[in-house]
Amino acid sequence: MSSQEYDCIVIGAGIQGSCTAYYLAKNNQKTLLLEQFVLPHARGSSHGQTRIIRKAYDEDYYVRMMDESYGLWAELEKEAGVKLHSRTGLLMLGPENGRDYPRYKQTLQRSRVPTVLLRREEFSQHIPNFNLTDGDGALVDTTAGVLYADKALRTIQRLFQLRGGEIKDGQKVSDISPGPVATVTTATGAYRTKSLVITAGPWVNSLLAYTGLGLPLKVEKINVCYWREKVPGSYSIHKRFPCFIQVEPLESKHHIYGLPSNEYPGLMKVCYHVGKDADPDERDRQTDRSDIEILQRYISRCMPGLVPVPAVVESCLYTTTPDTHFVLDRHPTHSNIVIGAGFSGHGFKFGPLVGKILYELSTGQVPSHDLTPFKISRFQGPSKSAL
Ligand SMILES: Cc1cc2nc3c(=O)[nH]c(=O)nc-3n(C[C@H](O)[C@H](O)[C@H](O)COP(=O)(O)OP(=O)(O)OC[C@H]3O[C@@H](n4cnc5c(N)ncnc54)[C@H](O)[C@@H]3O)c2cc1C
Ligand SMILES: O=C(O)[C@@H]1CCCCN1
Repeated sequence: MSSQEYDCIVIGAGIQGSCTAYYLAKNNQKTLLLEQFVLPHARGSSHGQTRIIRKAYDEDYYVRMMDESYGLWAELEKEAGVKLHSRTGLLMLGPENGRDYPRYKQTLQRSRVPTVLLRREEFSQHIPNFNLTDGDGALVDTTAGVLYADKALRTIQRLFQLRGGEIKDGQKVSDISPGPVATVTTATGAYRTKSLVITAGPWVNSLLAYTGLGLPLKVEKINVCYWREKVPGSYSIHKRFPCFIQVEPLESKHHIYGLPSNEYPGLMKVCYHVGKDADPDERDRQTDRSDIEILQRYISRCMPGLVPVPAVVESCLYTTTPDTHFVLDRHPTHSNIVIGAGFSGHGFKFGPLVGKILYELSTGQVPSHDLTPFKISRFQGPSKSAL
């Protein structure tokens, strides 16, 4: 058994842990990034080719955070010499007099995000092959687009290594012993560190258990569905078909969203924003497909250019907090343990900013954003902490 000492150990090499490790190494911290699976892998939340990047949020603080995150993505692209996203715009659709759409619209306008409001009579001229529901409004966040997720993850891990960081994959952390110098144990080593960052995605609670903490998180399996274009290319990224989010669709309570065809030419990704509870170690035992029926009904009604039968179904996990806001905080009793968790199905686009914030927390700096919405203390009741 080896016992080496680091300035910081990051547990979990998804997008959040990889970005955190990168900012630590960039700022001269001797950093180890530990990952349970051999990289790359498709068992957590950060795999797959694409994610939406957007400023369209209903809370002002996410818009402000995205202002910075876009800049950080651009810096990473420049440093690596790799293009990590394409601008397509994001079409937001929803009942004009509903609960959600007016809030997004107001926040975008208040925050002066470049936005185009589409009138019903001009909708199909801008967005072909899409039926706008009666009573729905439509707007386009023109800053938005597609992030190349797998490529981004690989790139950030490479930049981390180029800056002297060490990745050990295939090393599941099986114990944490907190203290001013914490010890992290895997099957093949014990590593000592002044500071620990836990970014373990759907597994975060099993690691926090070693520190006496439990967070109220729900792990959901999302069926990632791809649908065949009747005319190949009609919803393609190359034609700058936008990403879309339909809030309050007629078919269901939760959002439906899509990304233009890209990774599998001729197939567009359209998914439901909620899944069924799953154990991350037993993901494939969760076989519920009721969301796919909702998507079929929506596609038949609104996207006549797609065959309403999924051509490919993959899976991915959400780790969701009760209010769907992230956890970015120090451990309540061990201040040298920092936690990034509960990204609730919308964390990828914030990756570089989350990495920068967790780096700031773990090196004792004042974080560059107000972290009040992300504090552990917001969770009330018995699940708050087992301490
Ligand atoms: C279908 C789907 C669509 C999404 N769409 C979007 C989108 O359009 N835009 C957007 O911004 N976000 C989106 N998200 C959300 C985004 O992908 C996640 O918020 C983000 O990937 C979470 O990253 P993470 O690093 O926290 O978790 P993960 O990627 O799960 O990383 C955690 C890592 O920790 C490792 N780990 C766990 N336990 C241990 C252990 N004991 N020892 C060592 N390693 C361990 C895991 O193996 C894993 O690699 C989507 C997510 C899904 C599933
Ligand atoms: O984070 C996002 O932008 C998307 C919105 C739709 C649901 C999945 N996540």
